[in-house]
Amino acid sequence: MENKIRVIVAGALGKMGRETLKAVNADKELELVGAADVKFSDANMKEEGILAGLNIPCYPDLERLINEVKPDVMVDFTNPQAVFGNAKIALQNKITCVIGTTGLKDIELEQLEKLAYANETGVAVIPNFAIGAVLMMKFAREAAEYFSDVEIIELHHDQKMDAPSGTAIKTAELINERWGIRPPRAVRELEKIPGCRGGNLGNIRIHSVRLPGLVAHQEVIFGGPGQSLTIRHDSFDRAGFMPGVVMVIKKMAGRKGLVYGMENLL
Ligand SMILES: NC(=O)C1=CN([C@@H]2O[C@H](COP(=O)(O)OP(=O)(O)OC[C@H]3O[C@@H](n4cnc5c(N)ncnc54)[C@H](OP(=O)(O)O)[C@@H]3O)[C@@H](O)[C@H]2O)C=CC1
Ligand SMILES: O=C(O)C1=N[C@H](C(=O)O)C[C@H](O)C1
Repeated sequence: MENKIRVIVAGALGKMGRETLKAVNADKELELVGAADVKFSDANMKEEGILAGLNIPCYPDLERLINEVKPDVMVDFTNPQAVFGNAKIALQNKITCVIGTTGLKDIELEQLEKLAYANETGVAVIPNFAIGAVLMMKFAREAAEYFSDVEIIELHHDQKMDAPSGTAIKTAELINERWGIRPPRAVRELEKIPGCRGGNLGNIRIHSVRLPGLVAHQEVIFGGPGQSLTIRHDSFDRAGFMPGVVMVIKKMAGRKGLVYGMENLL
């Protein structure tokens, strides 16, 4: 097929990066043209690329990769420290960014949006590519119309760097879009162990659990007089994120500016 979308993956040797390489490779409308990961050191780049089953340029340096392969899209699954710098490099080179990495600050999101417009390109920041998670957030927003109290528990594998998860932040933001920011609870709480009531985002409590054996899970618990409603999503395998990743890559073609959340592309 002609005019395939040329894709590179940053963070290619990580858990999500490896899944993304497979998913992009398997899609007829996409062409995997390069991979970046700090683990591809220049000296043993070739061996590591072959080990990862790749027959494409694999560099530790994103800018060098971009200059060589001139991709249309960069997918980023790196870490909260690396993602902003990577996205800046890509946008300045007029490359569409599909960002799965969580932990971007609000100010960084604003800067990426400006940079995207300035370079007439698009950036998608997607806290969760799993359709079930997007539905969980949508249902939570709907439930917020009928309940006025909620807490969020997110549970992840023990390698996760950022807390709370990007999904929990987005969920709280969507609920607060419906509610508006409300005053804190009237009850004067005595928190005998600091932090045990969780984090506070716009007066919604978020609790982060990190344990080996977990992948990515979240419960949104609404409470009302005499009842509660729990909306839960579980990711058991990272393959579950891939239909979303592929769909977002395709839908971002030709878009300009920032898309924050996959619900805006469905
Ligand atoms: N939006 C979504 O649906 C999902 C988002 N995520 C998010 O994606 C991100 C990645 O997750 P995961 O794959 O589990 O993490 P991993 O730690 O497994 O993978 C990250 C990879 O990126 C590499 N890396 C670090 N810095 C750079 C850089 N500057 N350039 C290129 N590569 C770099 C890391 O190398 P090294 O280990 O040597 O640092 C590592 O190989 C996280 O922020 C996570 O929260 C995860 C799942 C789903
Ligand atoms: O780090 C992960 O694993 C995940 N991160 C994303 C988040 O922070 O919400 C998405 C998913 O929960 C997996």
